Amino acid sequence: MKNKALVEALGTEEAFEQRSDDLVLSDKKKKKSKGDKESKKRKAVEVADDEDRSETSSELGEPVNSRLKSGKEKKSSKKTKVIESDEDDAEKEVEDPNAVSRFRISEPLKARLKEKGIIALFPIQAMTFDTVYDGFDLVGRARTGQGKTLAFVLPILECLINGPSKSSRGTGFGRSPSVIVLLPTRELADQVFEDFKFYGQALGLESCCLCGGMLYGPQETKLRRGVDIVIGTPGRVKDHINRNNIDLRSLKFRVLDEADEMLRMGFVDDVEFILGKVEDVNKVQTLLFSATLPDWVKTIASRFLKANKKTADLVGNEKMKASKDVRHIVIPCSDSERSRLIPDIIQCYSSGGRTIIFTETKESASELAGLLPGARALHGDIQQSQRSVTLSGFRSGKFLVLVATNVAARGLDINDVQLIIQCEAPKDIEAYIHRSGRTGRAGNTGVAVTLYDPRKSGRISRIERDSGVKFEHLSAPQPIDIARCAGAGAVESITQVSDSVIPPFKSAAEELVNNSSLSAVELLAKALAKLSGYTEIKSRSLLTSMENHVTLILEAGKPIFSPSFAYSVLRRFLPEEKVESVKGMTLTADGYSAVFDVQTEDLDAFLTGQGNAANVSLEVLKTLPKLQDREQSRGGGRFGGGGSGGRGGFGSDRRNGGGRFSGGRGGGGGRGGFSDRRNNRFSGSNSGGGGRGRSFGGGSNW
Ligand SMILES: Nc1ncnc2c1ncn2[C@@H]1O[C@H](COP(=O)(O)OP(=O)(O)OP(=O)(O)O)[C@@H](O)[C@H]1O
Repeated sequence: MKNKALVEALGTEEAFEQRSDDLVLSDKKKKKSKGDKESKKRKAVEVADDEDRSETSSELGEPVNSRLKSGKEKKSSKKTKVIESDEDDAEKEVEDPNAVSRFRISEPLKARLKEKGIIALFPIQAMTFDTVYDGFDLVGRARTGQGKTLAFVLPILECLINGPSKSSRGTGFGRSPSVIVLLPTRELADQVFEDFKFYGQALGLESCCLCGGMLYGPQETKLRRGVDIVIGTPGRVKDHINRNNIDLRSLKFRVLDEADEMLRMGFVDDVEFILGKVEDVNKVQTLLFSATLPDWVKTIASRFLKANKKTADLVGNEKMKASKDVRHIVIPCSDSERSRLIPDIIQCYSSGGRTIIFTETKESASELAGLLPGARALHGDIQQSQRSVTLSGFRSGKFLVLVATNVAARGLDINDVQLIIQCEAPKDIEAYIHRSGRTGRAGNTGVAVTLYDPRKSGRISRIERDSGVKFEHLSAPQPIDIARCAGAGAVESITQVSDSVIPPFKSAAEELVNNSSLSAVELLAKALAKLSGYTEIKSRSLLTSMENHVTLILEAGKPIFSPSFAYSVLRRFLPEEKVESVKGMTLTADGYSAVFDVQTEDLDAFLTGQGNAANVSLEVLKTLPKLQDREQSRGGGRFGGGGSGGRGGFGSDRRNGGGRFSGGRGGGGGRGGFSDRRNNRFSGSNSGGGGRGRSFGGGSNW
């Protein structure tokens, strides 16, 4: 019963029976004659009777694996195609239980799929194709990037042309639509429209996109001429219905994609209005898809979908709800440092591909886009025509960094998005799942970095708990690491410079070498640094990621119960203005230490000062220990060993040795070790970030 979770989808609804003999065809089966048996064999999904649901459910997990496999196989098969013959390909396809050829997909559509490099259906598509084709209402859920769009596009198109809807659908000039697809955002509607257009054209089916922010005229003209498929956002579709531009009497399918978001965005009345326009619901199939289906969507589904609806749930009760193909990372960072840190994160994690940065507000999206060279903003206050230009520029690679609000969180499928950065942890789990799901799509991998204010680390723990994501807790990339990356790039660019430049520059180079105390290699290193835009390297703290700040760990020979206790310990040996300059005071998860940032120029004052207080140890940190989150600090049992637990990435050997309470003076190991630990730090000017209040004591340091 390993896949029982899949049939526990959305409460009491029927689940799918996915017979192993349909997915993994034996040789014997392959030899079976065509006709009924063949048609049955091709079905990847069959409807389970109530009685045998529990017995058949054990097969339901298989498609997830086979889907991922097919995604990866897709890529490798693309590469090998160059040397393989068509016959080899055909043989390979026949062996794949989800091969396109095993489904009731007609030749023109197959050809289009092949053009896109699609030779096998992904599991969600394989699970739902026959169910949709055979006339059932459906709730479909699969993780982000797993091909939910084609899970409804393909069977709907086939149904209209060759299936049960063929005879009764509207045809000819001025025909009314057979399909209506509703989506929460204009960008998403446009994307799904492109799919319907591309695949539908092969079958002579006409699609149109009805989104707000666009002129009514061209949309009306298209509707008057007649279309088969209408894709749009609820508000604009409702407007057209009210203007009598759309007649829903011939409707065969209605699809709610990203249903939960549409309803969450307040489109519920519009959606109900549109769905309610269908006179005979028995003649219409309703399909509802999303990567996340919060409980309350079940209620909506039972209102809009027929009682015998089916559910295909590839997430089910599995703990991990977000994409498994994404590396999920969290990095602490103060608000003020974000725009300085983000370019470094891009340099480290984007692998030269596209990056989408999510902000919580439209203003911060515009502001951040203005601060990052070459980045563009996308949010709801930008005119639709500009939004389209921006998105197509990003898709085509004209620029590689998009700063967006949640308007880009759902459904957008953009090639080569390698990195997602979330400027803060979103409040709701669904937002995290969808945002991080803009990378790691169709079997590819990606990275999702979430920046967080350590004071709000409770959100991080909650996302971990509720979405099943196991975050890698990392510190900000250090400038020295970034510089190393940049150096490698500079070497690469030097190799591309023609030798013809040597003669005119040679005498200057000789003069430089002869007149300098540095070696030729050191001078070349400086030249590479300059080429990469570096004239100095500033340090960056581990805790707030602030430039020219260092992170210290304080111990007092006994548990540190609160930030205010930590401040009182500092007051024992430091003047008030130094204590006030501390940033990001946070307790460690073990309850014995506090960590905070100080300006690099104040470091000596802190380290020598500790000698004046008994049982106090202060050291520079190289790796951030596990910190208490806010919930932990607030709740009882602060030091009960609970907490969010098990964070990876924090070295336990945070202090590089040295007794925790060694005489309280940080003598010997403490100070002696310091210069070693500091060896990555470079002096530089003050970043000017001081002067804010304490993080816990009121005011904000972040
Ligand atoms: N059978 C397939 N083989 C190979 N690639 C596919 C297949 N089906 C879909 N894809 C590709 O996978 C990508 C993701 O598909 P899609 O956008 O439908 O995912 P999704 O599940 O709707 O994701 P989200 O939940 O984020 O909206 C698309 O680029 C699509 O072209």
